[in-house]
Amino acid sequence: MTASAPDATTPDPRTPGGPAGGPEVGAAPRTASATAPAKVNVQLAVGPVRPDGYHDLANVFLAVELHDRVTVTETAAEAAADSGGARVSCTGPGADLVPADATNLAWRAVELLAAHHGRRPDVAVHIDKDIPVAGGMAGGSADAAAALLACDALWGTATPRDELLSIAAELGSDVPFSVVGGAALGRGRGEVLTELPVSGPFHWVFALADGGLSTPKVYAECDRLRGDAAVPAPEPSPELLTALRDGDTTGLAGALANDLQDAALSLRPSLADTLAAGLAAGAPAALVSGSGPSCAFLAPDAASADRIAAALAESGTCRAARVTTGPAPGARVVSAPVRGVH
Ligand SMILES: C[C@](O)(CO)[C@H](O)COP(=O)(O)OP(=O)(O)OC[C@H]1O[C@@H](n2ccc(N)nc2=O)[C@H](O)[C@@H]1O
Ligand SMILES: Nc1ncnc2c1ncn2[C@@H]1O[C@H](COP(=O)(O)OP(=O)(O)OP(=O)(O)O)[C@@H](O)[C@H]1O
Repeated sequence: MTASAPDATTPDPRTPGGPAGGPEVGAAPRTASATAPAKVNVQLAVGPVRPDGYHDLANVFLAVELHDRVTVTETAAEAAADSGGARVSCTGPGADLVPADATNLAWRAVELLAAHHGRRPDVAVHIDKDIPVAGGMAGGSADAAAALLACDALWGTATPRDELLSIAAELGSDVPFSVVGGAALGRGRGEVLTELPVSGPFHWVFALADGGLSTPKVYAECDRLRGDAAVPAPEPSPELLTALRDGDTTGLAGALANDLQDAALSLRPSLADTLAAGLAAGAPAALVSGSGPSCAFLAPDAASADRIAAALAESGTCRAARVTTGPAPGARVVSAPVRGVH
């Protein structure tokens, strides 16, 4: 599927020698690509709502080996102005759900990094999507992280890591983790990261749902369900951190926790059937991934993960099931122009 197909006036960023539109007539447009991973929140402890509308978290992120790839290609300044600045195309599952305009998180990343360096955001952005859209797996955040790294490589701006991470935090609470990857504890609204020691691999099955869930609506439902009840300060579970460090699947299975799960189930009751189907298929633990609606199942090994995925796919309780592992590295540049060569 294509959200915004490249046309005669839009250079196809997947084709460096494609239609003219680059900064030098006759030269192939310069291009760079980066990938970034999906995440599962192995613990998501949600504190009370803050005055700014966010919630303080103890958010234990684990990156998994599902990736989006973002390619940025230099365009002529006039071409970017003609299209209102935003030049985003997307292919892959759910591409039709990804905005092709200036609200796309990858485009916002391009604009913020360009402004940070006092330059124009004269690039076209192409997203190869593999992370489920609006699935609670930080797909948009991954695209933003990959776009930051790809533009930094294309422009040769060598942005220091701390500056990249603070731009990432401006884009969204999950974006810094998409840059960092591995495993990390997110405090504050999730953007203040401490990297965590992690072994592995941990084997996961993700049950993907039709349609997304809106993150703000899930947080609001969590508040509604809590009513006036006192909410403790969110803290990471020592048992969970030990299990992550030791690569202990049984320990991790016993400690998985998501304070948004009841809210996601309240908004999408059918997810209870999905969770039950994975547990019945032998998964030692199941939880809603982040704000949902994807559901995550731990498996003891790769063969069990395949069996659980097959059972989920046959259960009729999800759109599809994907097998993967974590941890995975954070966003990284996978192709970049050789500096000084046009
Ligand atoms: C559910 C998670 O994916 C778990 O990692 C994140 O907390 C959400 O991160 P995100 O999608 O990057 O979210 P943001 O773009 O920063 O915020 C979107 C909306 O989610 C709610 N939000 C988000 C993070 C947070 N700590 N508290 C919140 O209440 C707010 O309504 C906010 O307006
Ligand atoms: N590059 C992008 N990819 C996907 N969605 C995007 C992107 N940019 C903006 N969006 C918007 O963000 C919404 C959430 O999509 P996304 O895939 O990031 O959800 P998510 O995985 O549930 O996020 P999170 O786990 O961080 O809460 C989409 O419905 C879409 O409208």
